[in-house]
Amino acid sequence: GHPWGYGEDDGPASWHKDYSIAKGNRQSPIDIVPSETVYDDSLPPLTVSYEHCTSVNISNNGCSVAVEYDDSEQGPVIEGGPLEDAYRLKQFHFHWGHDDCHGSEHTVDGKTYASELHLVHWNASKYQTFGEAAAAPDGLAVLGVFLETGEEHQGLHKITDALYMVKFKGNTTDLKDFNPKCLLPKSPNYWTYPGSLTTPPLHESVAWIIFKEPIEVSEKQMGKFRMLLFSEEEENEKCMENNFRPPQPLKGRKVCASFN
Ligand SMILES: CC[C@H](CNC(=O)c1ccc(S(N)(=O)=O)cc1)c1ccc2[nH]ccc2c1
Ligand SMILES: [Zn+2]
Repeated sequence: GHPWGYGEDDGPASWHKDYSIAKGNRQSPIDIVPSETVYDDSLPPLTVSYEHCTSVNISNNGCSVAVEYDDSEQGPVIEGGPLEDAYRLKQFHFHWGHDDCHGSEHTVDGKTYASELHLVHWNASKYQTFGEAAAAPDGLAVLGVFLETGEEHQGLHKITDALYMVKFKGNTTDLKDFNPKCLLPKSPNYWTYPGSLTTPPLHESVAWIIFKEPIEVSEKQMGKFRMLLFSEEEENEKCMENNFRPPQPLKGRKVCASFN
């Protein structure tokens, strides 16, 4: 049938009709309430090893814009923190709004950010493929980074300057050797909790690791995301914006903080 989207009729409020897990016990995103998080001094530091980074392409998949990595052999991995195994980078993508005052998926004490970057990793120590890992409770780890408008972000230019090449759903263009380490904030402080994919199929397979410190990007850079389209060439144009799911019930989950 008609696939899911972010519109009036196919948006987050109706996803449960095709994906009953939408009303599950570990859904994402959530509102992070810092005063209710638990400082876990036993949380080891998160190690991000993005040295060998072979990005392959950037593509418009009809719900976001994603930069894919060649995850066939050893590559960029994260480990430590709440993770038992090493998780391999598969892709990163963004969620954003119609304007700079909302667009993030996670919120902090109800505060929304202009955008949220998701770096998607899968447990290649335990599973053979991303699809298999994506359906397993310990299969994925996603790093979340908030974007707020301010100074231009020098590292993001390579991405925003390529967006005009992937304006339509289904467009893909080469993007080689982009190292996403430059998109991480300075501070290592993060919150972590067990959650899900924030888009259908909404699998409850994600260890979420959300950095507390946002990165700054310029309004001009944010504006380039908003010239992307949900629609294919020859279809009537639908602006790609507000591609975020609102916060979901915490259902008793504990949110841990790596900092006091
Ligand atoms: C299993 C789902 C996967 C497509 N979806 C994702 O990869 C994905 C990744 C991250 C996030 S977020 N916003 O939470 O970071 C949301 C969705 C996926 C992968 C392979 C597939 N083959 C056919 C269908 C299909 C779907
Ligand atoms: Zn996402």
